[in-house]
Amino acid sequence: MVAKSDTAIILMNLGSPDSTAVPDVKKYLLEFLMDKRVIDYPWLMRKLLVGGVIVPKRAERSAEAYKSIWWEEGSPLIVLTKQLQKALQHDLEIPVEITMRYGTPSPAETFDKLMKEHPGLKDVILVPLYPHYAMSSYETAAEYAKEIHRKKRYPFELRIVDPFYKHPDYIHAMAESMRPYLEKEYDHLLFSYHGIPARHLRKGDVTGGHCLKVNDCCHVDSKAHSQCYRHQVTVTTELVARELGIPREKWSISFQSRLGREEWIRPYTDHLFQELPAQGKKKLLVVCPAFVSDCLETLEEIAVEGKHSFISSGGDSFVMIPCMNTHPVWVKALGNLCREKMEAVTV
Ligand SMILES: C=CC1=C(C)c2cc3[nH]c(cc4nc(cc5[nH]c(cc1n2)c(C)c5CCC(=O)O)C(CCC(=O)O)=C4C)c(C)c3C=C
Ligand SMILES: [Fe+2]
Ligand SMILES: [Fe+2]
Repeated sequence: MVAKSDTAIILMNLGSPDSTAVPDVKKYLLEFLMDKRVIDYPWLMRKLLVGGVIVPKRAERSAEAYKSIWWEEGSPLIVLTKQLQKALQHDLEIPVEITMRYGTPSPAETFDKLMKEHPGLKDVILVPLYPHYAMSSYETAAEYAKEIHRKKRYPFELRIVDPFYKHPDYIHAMAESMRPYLEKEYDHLLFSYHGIPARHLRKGDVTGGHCLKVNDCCHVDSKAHSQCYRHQVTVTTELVARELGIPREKWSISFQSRLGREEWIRPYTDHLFQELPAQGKKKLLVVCPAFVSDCLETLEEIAVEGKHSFISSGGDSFVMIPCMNTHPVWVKALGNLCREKMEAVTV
């Protein structure tokens, strides 16, 4: 515990099931996929689709996947977010808590805990642990935290850190966490980001006429980019590749973790795992910069499933670069993001 403080930090991540038991996985998937910013269909349609089709069909397979990556202390996502919390608290010397968009601890539980331990609390800086803006990740986390804060009338001010996809400290931390893995010979580096439905990109286009409409939209300057996930991951990738001096022909971007039959943004990571060996890219490095902490989507979908698919398609070697987790350069970077926001509070 740190001394009583009038400012605190909350790290907000996605959340995981409470355990790998099928009923807990079902409960988690229901809460997650009934979020109107994730499956954005009208309520009745969403209810029928999620409760009647997706969750019953998916829960057992998801539970098996979680079992294969679960640690003794719990879900890797939660355990690693807690480790990040401790490291950041050590760096900032003010209270740092964690909260989850789905499951536990919820924003209300975290706000209550902070109020109990720090009754004079005036400012809370919330960091959604998503470098890039997407309706289904950053936006839902930020809006949900604001809604709980407003509805339960907490007396402190809640300030939310912006997506940090091009912040020099995040870029530098990504580059430093990747650098040791680039020392060994490789043919190709794949930046694999969590995907989103292509429709979400158009829906989030504040100009109404830019995303997926203008040729090479992500490279053409536009107001739409403040909420364009594909633009933001492109910028992250180009900045990291430049900092590491990786030639353009040695890297590419792809999108993983599709759900349902709708068109998602392309190219698809799972397709590339099957195609790259035939293009002579047989020694593959994969990095997942949309996740700051390792989770099901990196540890199982990429490191296990992806590796199997790549090797059985003719690949020779497959290395997944771990997420930044508690890398000291990332902890410093996150501390700086918080400090910048705290200084903005007092101006
Ligand atoms: C990087 C940010 C994320 C975006 C954007 C995102 C969009 C999105 N996700 C789903 C469906 C699922 N995602 C699942 C797991 C999962 N997703 C993220 C992050 C983003 N999702 C993380 C960090 C995780 C891992 C959670 C963990 O406990 O480790 C899952 C659950 C697992 C499974 O059954 O595969 C689903 C389902 C949609 C539909 C979507 C955008 C519309
Ligand atoms: Fe997801
Ligand atoms: Fe775009």
